Amino acid sequence: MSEIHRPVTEVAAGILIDQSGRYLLGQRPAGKPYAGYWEVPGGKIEKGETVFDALKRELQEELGINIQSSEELTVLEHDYPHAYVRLYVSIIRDWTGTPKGCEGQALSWELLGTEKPTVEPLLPAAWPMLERLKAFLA
Ligand SMILES: Nc1nc2c([nH]c(=O)n2[C@H]2C[C@H](O)[C@@H](COP(=O)(O)OP(=O)(O)OP(=O)(O)O)O2)c(=O)[nH]1
Repeated sequence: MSEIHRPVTEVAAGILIDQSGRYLLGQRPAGKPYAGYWEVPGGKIEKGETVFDALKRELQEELGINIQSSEELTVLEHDYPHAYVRLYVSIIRDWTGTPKGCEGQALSWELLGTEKPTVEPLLPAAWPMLERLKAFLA
């Protein structure tokens, strides 16, 4: 069967940027594909949701915050052995609450403008997101 017919998993990812110029990474909890890898918070878009709806729901569930708005950064695709994913990446600067690892996941605030994050490994598709972020903020 041709690769072209693989179903596409649509995912919303949100890069939180705080007032001191840092962005947030979370570690994938045990039980998920790529457990232990670091990623930009987010998750699968459910049927009938917009990208923003999905982001709002996922960041509420994962981090316990309420986002007010988001800016679209880019759309990326990645072909994993477990899924073909299309990632809608947004930047979020406005939220209420303090991000916590609500699913038991570790969090790491990383300085913008550094060569690479202080934590590893990152999900393969998180690298191009960070490259786009760098270019966007430059
Ligand atoms: N959230 C997030 N997902 C990413 C990133 N990079 C990347 O390839 N992905 C992929 C991994 C997964 O295949 C998919 C996200 O699905 P998920 O398993 O985290 O989503 P979910 O929380 O809705 O999952 P589920 O437990 O409900 O099935 O996107 C990233 O930086 N952030």
